[in-house]
Amino acid sequence: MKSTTWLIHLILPYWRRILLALILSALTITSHIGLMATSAYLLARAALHPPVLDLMVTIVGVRFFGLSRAVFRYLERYVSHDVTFRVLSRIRVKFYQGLEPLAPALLLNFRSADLLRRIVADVETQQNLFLKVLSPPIVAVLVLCGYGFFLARYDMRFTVILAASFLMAGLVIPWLIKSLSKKAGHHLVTLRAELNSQVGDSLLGITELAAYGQVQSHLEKIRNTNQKLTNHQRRVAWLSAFSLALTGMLANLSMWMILVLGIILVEKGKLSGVNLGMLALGTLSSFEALFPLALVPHHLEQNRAAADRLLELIEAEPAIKDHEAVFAKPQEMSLTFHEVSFKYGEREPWALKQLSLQIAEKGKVAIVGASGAGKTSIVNLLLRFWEYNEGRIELGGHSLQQYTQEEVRDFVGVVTQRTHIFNATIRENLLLAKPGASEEELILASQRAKLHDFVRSLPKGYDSLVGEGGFKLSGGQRQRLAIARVLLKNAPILILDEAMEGLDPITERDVLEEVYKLMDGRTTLVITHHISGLERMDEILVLDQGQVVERGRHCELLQKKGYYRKLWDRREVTPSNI
Ligand SMILES: Nc1ncnc2c1ncn2[C@@H]1O[C@H](COP(=O)(O)OP(=O)(O)OP(=O)(O)O)[C@@H](O)[C@H]1O
Repeated sequence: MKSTTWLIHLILPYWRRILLALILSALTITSHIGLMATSAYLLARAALHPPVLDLMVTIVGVRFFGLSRAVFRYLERYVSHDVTFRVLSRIRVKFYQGLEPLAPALLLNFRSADLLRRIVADVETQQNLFLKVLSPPIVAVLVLCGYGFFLARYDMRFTVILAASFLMAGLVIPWLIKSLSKKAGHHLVTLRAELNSQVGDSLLGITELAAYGQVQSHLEKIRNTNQKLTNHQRRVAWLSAFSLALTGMLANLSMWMILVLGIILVEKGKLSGVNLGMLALGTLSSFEALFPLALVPHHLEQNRAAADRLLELIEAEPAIKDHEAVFAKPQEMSLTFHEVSFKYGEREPWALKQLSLQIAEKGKVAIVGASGAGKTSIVNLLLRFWEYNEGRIELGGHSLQQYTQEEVRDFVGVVTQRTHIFNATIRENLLLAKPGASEEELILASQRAKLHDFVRSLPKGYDSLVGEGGFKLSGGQRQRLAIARVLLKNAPILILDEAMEGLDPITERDVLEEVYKLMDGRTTLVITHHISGLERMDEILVLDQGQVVERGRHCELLQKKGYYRKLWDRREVTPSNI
């Protein structure tokens, strides 16, 4: 019910266009009825050999309805599709506006193929909303009123037959089809979503599936879902054919009843014989308004199931909300954590426990620790992707919660090992950081990130495509591109989250030099597994299970002979720490 109200709210602003589309649709069917009725009348009159002039008006009527039917049909399709696409674009915008605040905290709970299905197919399903759900019943009522009124001029019983047939075709047949469909519309939406997720997962994990010999069992799962989907689709196709046959039968039956009643009235002298064909064929053609009605409940069910899936995301409470009143910009770029505790969910364990740290403006702090210690959680809090549970985080002396999410992210440049490279050109990937950057700025940032020479060696230079996830670039080139992006953004706070991870020692040494330059003059937080190069840090925090277990400068920590010392003793010898 909630989804239906939501959908109605979305289409209400277009009520004028909708009204026009409905009128045009009713006029199209009226023209069809008019064409058949005047043609039948013309034939019946012509059979009596009247003077040609007596037939002129009817001939003009046949021509008029023949032409008007085509014109009205064209206009009706134009307007109704225009409304439909406007509604679709409104749904897309609403959906994206609802989706954006959920990233990344809540979106992690959804499979990417499922999200894609919602964004594309569930939105597309809504194109049936006006065309196949709302419009047919209203048009049927308009035609019933108009044509019923016309029939009543000859005899009220014609109208009763028409109304009874319309009720059968508009209520009884759709009800029958709905009970036979066994919620096929709902199943179609959920099974299509399931199939999408399974295929998406298989494509993403094809290498793992092949390596572990699981391709066949995965294919079997996909086949099963596909089979279920095919069964439901077959059922819907069968129901569609069955409903057409039933409505067709009813149309012929109504025509026959009108004819029988007409013949009786002619015999009694209450109706002229020339009107018989007109009334019978007019009734038959009025059923054009009724054929789409049988599947209205099926389409409504599909629309509601798809809308429910959209609403599930749109109505989800974002993990973080901006405060109404926000502060002015900070005077300086220091960062402070006061006894911050954080967990990802009510039932999750603490990811950070009473963490305190301070980075003065332009200061450099590193956080080291084993996997799962909580290092990335600190970045998630700083970027306001998640809200902390206890304590206080300050940026420039003000609570982080007093800045909007967008503002905080404007102050921060991040380089991670997972920096996403878009399937676009190098230029487009760089401009992401500063959309209005000039060519000189791009080149300067690339030169500083040691990327420029490589880009120049490519036939298309900055306009070269880098492939999905930047697969045409090496790990080092990807990191340099990420660094160039941060240089372009020129944010006063820098976060390096495992920025060197996955690089070979030679590339690491080259990139590290650039990274050190990048740190100059910025408040920097370095997060790393590797302790090489941390001698330059103002403070190093060793994190274990969300808690700080050691802290101090490099030399102090080495003397403590604790966890840091152990890491130092076990460190691999790489060119950067020779
Ligand atoms: N989205 C999430 N939902 C629930 N728990 C999470 C989520 N992300 C991380 N965690 C948990 O929080 C804890 C800290 O994770 P975090 O990613 O901060 O560790 P990390 O030190 O950065 O690890 P790594 O070095 O492997 O990246 C871990 O126990 C992890 O399982």
